[in-house]
Amino acid sequence: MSAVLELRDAALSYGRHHLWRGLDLALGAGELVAVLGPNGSGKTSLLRVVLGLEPLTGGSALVAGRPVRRGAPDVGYVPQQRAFDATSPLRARDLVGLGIDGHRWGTGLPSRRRRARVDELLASVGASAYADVPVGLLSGGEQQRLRIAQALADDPRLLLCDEPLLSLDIPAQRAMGALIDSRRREAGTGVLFVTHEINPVLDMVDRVLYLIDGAFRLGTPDEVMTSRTLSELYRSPVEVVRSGGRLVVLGAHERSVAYDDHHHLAPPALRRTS
Ligand SMILES: Nc1ncnc2c1ncn2[C@@H]1O[C@H](COP(=O)(O)OP(=O)(O)OP(=O)(O)O)[C@@H](O)[C@H]1O
Repeated sequence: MSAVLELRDAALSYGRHHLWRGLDLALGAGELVAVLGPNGSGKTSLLRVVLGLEPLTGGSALVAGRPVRRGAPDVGYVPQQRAFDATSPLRARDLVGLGIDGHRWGTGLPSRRRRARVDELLASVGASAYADVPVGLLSGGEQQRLRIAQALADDPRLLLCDEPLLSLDIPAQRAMGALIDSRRREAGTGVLFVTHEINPVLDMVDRVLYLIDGAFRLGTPDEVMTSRTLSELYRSPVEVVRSGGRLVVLGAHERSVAYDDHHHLAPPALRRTS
């Protein structure tokens, strides 16, 4: 199985602040890797590297065998959920259309084929009913469906998701998870899924990449989400309790990562919690 994303001995540091080093990850077609970790551990920065927006400070990053680069059509990106301005004149179909030609400065498909492609994408995420509604009037879940459609416009081999479930209610979270899950199963799209909360996606996670404090663990949820592994990572007692198919992590929030202006680990009282 060839990797859609391959990180080899990858490192990212800002000055003396090392987010991660020695990271080897081969993400296979159709595989979903959840990226977890406290605030500031470098989850979004990892996505920025794969998007070609941030250079690695060590090692290499390949997408579908080629070095990462900005605007690569092999990569789709679902950003964090942020509500659109209620007065935005942009309609649902306009937003999805931007995924097709937004980065090509309008020199993409002819208008009939373009319209058909937008309709197809809207249907694929169950958003046809509100294709012509201004995006600012749609619910958070409806808006997020459109962002997924936009991210899939170029038929990417790799989908990067940055907390796509944040601020969605439970039914919308389930619908979003199911959409991403069916996409990667049917089209073999590899998914890197940044999240603070593993439970809504636990059933679909193949592996977990847990980042913290310059260290990381990569493995199946059963390997990584254990009291022992997380206590090692957090360097303090953390308890993982399994209850009703859910994972409850106790004690981790007392030791979230934060750095002072000189990139030293701040004392616990000053640390942000996730
Ligand atoms: N260009 C930059 N220069 C210096 N430091 C940076 C830069 N970009 C990010 N950082 C720092 O790197 C750390 C990791 O940031 P990042 O946004 O990747 O964390 P995160 O794990 O996604 O956090 P959160 O869960 O809060 O979204 C933070 O401490 C941030 O301040």
